[in-house]
Amino acid sequence: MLELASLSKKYRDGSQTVVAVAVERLTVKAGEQVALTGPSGSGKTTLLHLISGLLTPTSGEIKFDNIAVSAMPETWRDAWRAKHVGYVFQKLNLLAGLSVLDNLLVAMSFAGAVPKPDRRSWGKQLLAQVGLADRLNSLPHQLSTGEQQRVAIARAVANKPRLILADEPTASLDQANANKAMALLQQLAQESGSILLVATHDREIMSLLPRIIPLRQPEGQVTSYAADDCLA
Ligand SMILES: Nc1ncnc2c1ncn2[C@@H]1O[C@H](COP(=O)(O)OP(=O)(O)OP(=O)(O)O)[C@@H](O)[C@H]1O
Repeated sequence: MLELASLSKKYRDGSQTVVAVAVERLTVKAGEQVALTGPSGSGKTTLLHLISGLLTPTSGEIKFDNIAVSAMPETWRDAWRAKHVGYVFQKLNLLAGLSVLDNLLVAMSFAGAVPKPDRRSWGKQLLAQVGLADRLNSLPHQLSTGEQQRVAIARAVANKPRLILADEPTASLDQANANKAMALLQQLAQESGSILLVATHDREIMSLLPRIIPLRQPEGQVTSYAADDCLA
């Protein structure tokens, strides 16, 4: 179970403070599949970064299965993330010098969730599921943006994570491939009882997810430099 309480993230931008996220309380149960929606700038990416432990909150707490992720030292958070979180980044973040299959194998080697002898065949299986069986040895730049997005999706689920976070995972895909990618994310999340959180603007994608959480732009998002620490 994922639990957020009194969570805020503020950024300093020159002489201003930007309240990127302000969530009073949010609970997502194991196995839930959720769309995180909201206008550009409403904090979707920042919230996913906070939940994954890539960012730390300005205030409040994030707990996953009763472990306070937000309170962990950075090295613990990195290890926790490698083991439990699959992340489809908005900017994909594929390793440019490695082949498609090696991108998955490296992710698997960090987490150790899949036994070593099984990794290559599991990676190939996932890449086949996203329609890339014939591109295993290509480098990311040799693929189209949509194909790279499918690699990022396969990589995110390679460790069978308990928490799958996907930031606009179908943004570069046509409808057929978007549906395929979502089917893979949803199927793997369901098989492993994982939470799936998908940040999206796409109504078709929202309609595939049983729960929708709208994020509003925090009130008074841009405040003066001297703003106090109250949540918006
Ligand atoms: N490093 C930063 N420094 C200052 N402000 C930031 C920083 N990162 C994000 N913000 C601000 O925080 C707010 C939330 O940004 P975020 O990227 O989380 O929104 P989003 O909902 O994911 O947007 P989009 O749908 O356009 O991707 C925005 O107002 C943004 O300008």
